[in-house]
Formats: sequence, C-alpha cells, structure tokens
Amino acid sequence: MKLVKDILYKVAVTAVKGSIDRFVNAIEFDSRKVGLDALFVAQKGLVFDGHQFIDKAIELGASVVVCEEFPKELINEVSYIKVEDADEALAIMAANFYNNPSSKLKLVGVTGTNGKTTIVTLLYQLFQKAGYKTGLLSTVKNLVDKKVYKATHTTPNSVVINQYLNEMVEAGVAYCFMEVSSHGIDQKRTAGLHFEGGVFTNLTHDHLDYHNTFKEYRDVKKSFFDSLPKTAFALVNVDDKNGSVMLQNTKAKQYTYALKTMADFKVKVLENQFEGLLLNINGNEVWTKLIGSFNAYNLAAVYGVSTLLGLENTEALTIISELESVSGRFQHFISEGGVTAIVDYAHTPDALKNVLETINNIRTGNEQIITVVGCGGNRDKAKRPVMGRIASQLSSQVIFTSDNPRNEDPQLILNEIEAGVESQNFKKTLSILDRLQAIKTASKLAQKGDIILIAGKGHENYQEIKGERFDFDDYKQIKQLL
Ligand SMILES: CC(=O)N[C@H]1[C@@H](OP(=O)(O)OP(=O)(O)OC[C@H]2O[C@@H](n3ccc(=O)[nH]c3=O)[C@H](O)[C@@H]2O)O[C@H](CO)[C@@H](O)[C@@H]1O[C@H](C)C(=O)N[C@@H](C)C(=O)N[C@H](CCC(=O)O)C(=O)O
Ligand SMILES: Nc1ncnc2c1ncn2[C@@H]1O[C@H](COP(=O)(O)OP(=O)(O)OP(=O)(O)O)[C@@H](O)[C@H]1O
Ligand SMILES: N[C@H](CCC[C@H](N)C(=O)O)C(=O)O
Ligand SMILES: [Mg+2]
Repeated sequence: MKLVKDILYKVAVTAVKGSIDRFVNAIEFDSRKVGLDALFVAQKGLVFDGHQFIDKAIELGASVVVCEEFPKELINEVSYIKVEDADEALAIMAANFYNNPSSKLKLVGVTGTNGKTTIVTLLYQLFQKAGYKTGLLSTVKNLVDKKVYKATHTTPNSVVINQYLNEMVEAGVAYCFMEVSSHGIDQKRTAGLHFEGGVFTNLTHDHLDYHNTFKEYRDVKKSFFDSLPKTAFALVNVDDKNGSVMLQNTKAKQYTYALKTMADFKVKVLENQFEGLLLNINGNEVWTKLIGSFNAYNLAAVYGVSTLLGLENTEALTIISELESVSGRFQHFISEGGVTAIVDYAHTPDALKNVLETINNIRTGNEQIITVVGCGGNRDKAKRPVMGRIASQLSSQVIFTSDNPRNEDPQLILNEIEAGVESQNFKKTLSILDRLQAIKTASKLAQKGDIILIAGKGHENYQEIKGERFDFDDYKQIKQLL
C-alpha cells in the first residue's frame, strides 16, 4: 500500500479532483489488469486511447485515476488527477511506488541501433566475474543476479522496470545494465530513473516506421543524454558522427570511445580471426573470444564503462579476455562435414553488412558464403530492399525467406526485399517462404569449407505469424540439419 500523495512526488500535476490522501496497492495502465484499490493511468497509445477505459478500470476497482483529460462524468468515491504527460507521470509514479530503486544501485543505460544487447550482456558477465551481484534488462532476458526472467521488450514498460530494479535492490544487486531502446525513450519508459551512466553505440537505419525520419530517430536517442544528471557519465562512440550530437546538450561528464578517432577509450584491432580478436585497448594487448571488428567497438564500450564505474584497469582487461559471446550474436559451430554455420541477430542493414564483411574478411580461401535472411513484418519497410541488396552483394548465394511476418503477407515482404537486388546479382538469389525449407536448402547447398549465415532472428525461439508465435530456433534447426 502506498499513499497517493507520495506517489505523485515530482509528477507535473495540473489539477486534482478528490483526495490524494489515500492509499493504493498497485499502479496499472491496462484496464484489463486492474484490481481493487489500484491507481489507473490512462495513456494515449498508438492504437487506443486509454481514456476510453477509465470506466472499465473503475468498475474493476480502481480508486484513483491519472489522466490527461478529466472524464465528463466524475464519480464521487474516485480521485482524479490530471497530468501533462501520462507516460511520464506513469514512469515517475512507478519509481516512487517502488521507493526509487534506481538510486540504490548503479544503473547504466545503453542506447543506439546495434550492439546494445551485446554490451549490456558482456557488462553483466564482467561484473559478475568481478564478484558483484549484477542485474540485466535486455532483449534476450532479464536477470536479477542469477534469477532469469523472460524478456518481452528490449526496454520493458516503466512499471516492470521498477519492479525488477526493486527486486534487484532487495537481492543486494550493486550494478544494473539495461538496454534503452528508442521506443522506450519515446514512450518515457525510462523517465524517473536515476542513471549512473549512459552509452551510445551507433545510429544507422532502423525503426523509421515509428520515428518517421532519421532526424527524429536521432533526436529521441539524444534526449536520453539530455536527461542524464551531471553526476552521470555519458560515453559515446565518436567514430559514429552522431556520437558528438549525443553530447551536445548533456550535463553528464563526457567520455569517448573509438577505433579510428582519438578517444578516451581507444581500441585497435591487431588480429581478426574466426577464433577471436586480438585487441590493443588503451595500450594493452588483450585476446578475446568475440568475433568481428564491430565487437571491438562493443568491447571498447565495455572497458570504458567498467573503469568509469571504478574497476581496476588490469582486472577489467583480464576479465574481458574471459568473456563469452552472447547467444544469437555470431553464434557458430563447424559441422562434422566441415561446414561452418553462423546464427546472428543482424536485422538492420548496418548489422547485416558488418556481419557479412566480418565473414568475408576472416575466411581463408574460396569458401562460399550462403546467407539465409528475411525481414520482420509490421516494422520498418524501408530497410527491406537495402538488406536485400547488401545480402546479395556480400554473399555467394542468398536465400531470402520469412523472418517474423507478423500480420503482413510474407510473399509481399519477400518481394520488397528482392526489389533491392541489383541485376548482376539476381542469379545468386533464391526465395523460399518457409524458413525451415530455406535453412534446409542452405544446408544442402553447402559443401565442405562453406559458411552458412542465418541472419535476423538470433536468439529468438519463435516465429510470429498472424499474431501467433510458433516454436522456431535457427540455431537448433541448423545444428540438427548439419
Ligand atoms: C509500438 C509500440 O511500442 N507499442 C507499445 C505501446 O502500445 P500501443 O501504443 O499500441 O498501446 P495501445 O494498444 O494503443 O493502448 C493504449 C493504452 O490503452 C491501454 N488499454 C488498451 C486496451 C484495453 O482494453 N485497456 C487498456 O487500458 C493500454 O494498456 C495502453 O496503456 O504500449 C504498450 C504498453 O506499454 C507496449 O506493449 C507496446 O509495445 C508493442 C507490444 C511492441 O511491439 N513494441 C515494440 C515495437 C517495441 O517497443 N520495441 C522496442 C525495441 C526496439 C529496438 O529494437 O530497439 C522495445 O523496447 O522492445
Ligand atoms: N557495435 C556494433 N555495430 C554494428 N553492428 C553490431 C554491433 N554489435 C552488434 N552488431 C550486429 O547487430 C546485431 C544485433 O546486436 P545486438 O543484439 O547487440 O544489438 P541491439 O542494439 O541490442 O539490437 P535490438 O535493437 O534488436 O535490441 C548483432 O547480431 C550483430 O550482427
Ligand atoms: N528489436 C527489433 C527486433 C527485430 C527482430 C526481427 N527478427 C523482426 O522480427 O523484425 C525490433 O523490434 O524491430
Ligand atoms: Mg537488444
């Protein structure tokens, strides 16, 4: 039970009807989940306006309603609180409800188009190995020390974030590393959190269905850095031209990492092999099991965060050499028949290009690269032809197939991917709607020494078709087939 007055601390309230000197036992924004004495927040969503469910929420027991507009008819027993921004109010109230857990541990948020999951997962591993209880909020899973919870979003909603953080505090967790997605920032899921630091990885094409323009997408990411307090650090990749944009208006202490430019955390790739990377990190040579120069960027960020959080340089470097790759990110094996299979979550043009360039750079002879790839439905359509073009340019053979079609016609998605293939590359491509058949075909085409890349779904263990999720795991399938 919590006093409404206390939950409203720091919320921009514009009007109140009824008493705020009363207790509630939960905060809900989905009327279907409301129980007795809950506080219901009406949010304007993309599909529905939560204000239309206020009556329903009261019927189910809500005693306090937080909204952007008062309903026409008010009920005497219910308290109504009008706020400027319901999403932001929800996040601040959620933090207050759980006694602001983010200020009781050290929370670091990682944002950018690619590399978030990799960086937060490596940081989780690193701090665990250094002997600290650690938390993780990521696309793949959420972890409260060693306890595993399923992830539904890259950045969960603000109530869930604070629930996890609260559980972390209770479990004695000292550090939490979380992914901060652009949807999450835009929907204010991270408002009201106290960050010890923020990291920017890179900004390339994705989510333009949601953010409309690249500038809008960039400005949403920037607003995360604008909101950091001056006690925090802001660590950005300055090889990406948007790195400096992120720092423009931040109050936080500024730090940089890079491979090509001068930076506080400077990494050079000395060797780039299938077995791993030999790096020079700020003058120290380190061997790591991670593959591909894009992971040199991720490790530069990991090293930067570790030392900014107070870890000894030598300890950080020693543990970096022990870190394991992240599931579904360049996850690979070599079959008995000598075929290398790689499963990777590359679902953006930049990621696909990086992964294919990595494979092209580290292959030793004339091995064929056979790529199986598709694009998700009900998401950014503009990236489809670009991914089609990149896959066909950088592979010996490409099989386009379905990713998660969601509610779109899978064949139409394939047509949009194929539209990006240049005429000289047509003969390299093939389209097979069924993902399992596509993977089977790749496994039949592959000869000893060849490399199969299955891109787009990484760790996902399902395929979403017409609103239904069916079991599907790229890695398990290819492992069985080879
Ligand atoms: C596009 C998007 O982000 N949508 C999110 C958004 O949904 P929405 O705006 O459509 O909500 P809505 O259905 O219109 O409902 C509006 C309000 O009415 C309420 N409602 C609705 C129905 C009802 O009967 N009663 C009721 O009270 C809803 O709870 C909500 O508060 O708000 C919901 C509640 O917080 C989210 O679950 C939902 O995420 C959907 C499932 C989603 O797929 N999001 C993806 C795109 C996403 O967020 N992805 C990023 C990763 C991106 C990356 O790769 O970087 C992530 O952070 O996971
Ligand atoms: N630093 C990087 N720069 C470019 N590409 C990267 C980088 N790190 C990883 N990738 C590529 O992007 C894919 C996704 O990586 P990761 O899951 O770490 O990113 P993410 O930012 O968490 O993605 P999402 O937005 O889906 O949560 C990887 O499988 C790899 O192909
Ligand atoms: N976080 C990404 C996941 C994309 C994964 C891909 N398999 C797809 O379904 O499109 C997104 O929400 O766009
Ligand atoms: Mg992620």
